Amino acid sequence: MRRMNMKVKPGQEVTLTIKRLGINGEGIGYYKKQVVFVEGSLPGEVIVAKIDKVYPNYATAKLKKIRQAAPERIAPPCPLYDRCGGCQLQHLDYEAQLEAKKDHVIQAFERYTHLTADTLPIKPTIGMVNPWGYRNKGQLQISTAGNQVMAGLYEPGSHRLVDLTDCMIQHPLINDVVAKVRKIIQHLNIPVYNERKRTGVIRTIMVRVGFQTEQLQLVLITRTEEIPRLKELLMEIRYHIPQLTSIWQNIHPAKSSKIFGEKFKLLWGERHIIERLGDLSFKLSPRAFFQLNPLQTIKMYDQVKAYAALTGQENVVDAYCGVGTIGLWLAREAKEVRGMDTIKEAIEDAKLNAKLNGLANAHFEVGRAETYFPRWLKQGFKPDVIVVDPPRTGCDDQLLHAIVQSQAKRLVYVSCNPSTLAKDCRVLFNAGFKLQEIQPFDLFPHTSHVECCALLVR
Ligand SMILES: C[S@@+](CC[C@H](N)C(=O)[O-])C[C@H]1O[C@@H](n2cnc3c(N)ncnc32)[C@H](O)[C@@H]1O
Repeated sequence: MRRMNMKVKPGQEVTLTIKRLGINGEGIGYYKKQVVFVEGSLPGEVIVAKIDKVYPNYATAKLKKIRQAAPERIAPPCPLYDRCGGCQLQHLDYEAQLEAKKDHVIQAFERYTHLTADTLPIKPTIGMVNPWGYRNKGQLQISTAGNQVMAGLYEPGSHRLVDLTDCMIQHPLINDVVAKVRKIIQHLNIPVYNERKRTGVIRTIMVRVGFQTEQLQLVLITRTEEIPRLKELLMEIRYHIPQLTSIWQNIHPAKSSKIFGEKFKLLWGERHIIERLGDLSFKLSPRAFFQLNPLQTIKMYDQVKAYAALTGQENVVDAYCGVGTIGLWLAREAKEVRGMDTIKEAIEDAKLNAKLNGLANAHFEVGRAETYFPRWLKQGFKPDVIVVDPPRTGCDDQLLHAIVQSQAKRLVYVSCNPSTLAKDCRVLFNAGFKLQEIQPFDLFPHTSHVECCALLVR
């Protein structure tokens, strides 16, 4: 990386005009051609910021004063917004958030491909009518302040917990379950995990809710396998939250940023909760990935279906399939669907889900997309349409290579990271694919995240 001659210094106050939003929702301004990221500032604003940290190619600064506010600036509705870090864009009007997310995708393609704002075939971001209470899953850290048990998120870059009593982007049932469980932990005096001392038991609570079914899955993530007063804990939880479908324990002894440890134990209730998307039902075990915003997911999967343009004759691949949602969404209009995912429990769920929905033409395997897809090609399987929905890191090179080698004419790329989408598209463009259309979706209102569905053809 080229080292720039940075002229700003930590502690220095600078006046900036903010030009655009960065990928994490911070405003980007230039001070004598040096890039400065300022959290909480918006495009078009003139601000005063105090330089915080200086890096070779950019600096970060704290917003001190807004000299001229953007017309799209609004008062953040959540009282904890400034501290929590779960949302990054609540100070921006919702329509402007949708515009900013589209711009974010354009920036990624301008950076990594030959396409520009004028040539990228991008549509306006599809948003929500009511962009609140959309999350079907909450993961709250448990900690104590004095004698008080708290459940919340850590302030960004710190180990200070922000106590979240009423998160505005979570389904209200999740807030209700969390509030009750923390009270019960407090009442029974169950030891709470202390990260610094590596003592205590309960570290995190995960709650997932089916929007259509209101089934509720609770996971207590613990440092030790033994939970003191477990019997009473389960009785109290079941008494105060009778609508729960299951209570799981996940044992996570390690000091790691991963949410789950290896071992799950069903403490009470059903192994799965059921969620319905459209007229399909999905069984979900606690480890399996499931899109966080079910209302927007339906719109996105319909877009995948439109892009796949199936007639009933096609072989379809659902790479990175999770519990099989996309593959099953397409199965009725396909000859055969094959999906794969590395999480064993997700594939067990996917197989159950194929049965549950009477879709005998959908098959799922545990394994890496980059291993299975080339293997299927070697075995003579001829995919017509490939759908990929990789994690934030994008598709593995081996998978991209095999996609190019296959005869598939249509590739539908679902992405939660515009940068890796654009980088993977560059590889595919060089191999003869063309981007026909890209549709951004707002799956995570008030955060800086954007999901995309892209159609590539050749
Ligand atoms: C963004 S999720 C998509 C899941 C699913 N398509 C959906 O809409 O719910 C990405 C999935 O990729 C899986 N995964 C990660 N790396 C993988 C790999 N190398 N091969 C196959 N699956 C992988 C994860 O377990 C996760 O379920």
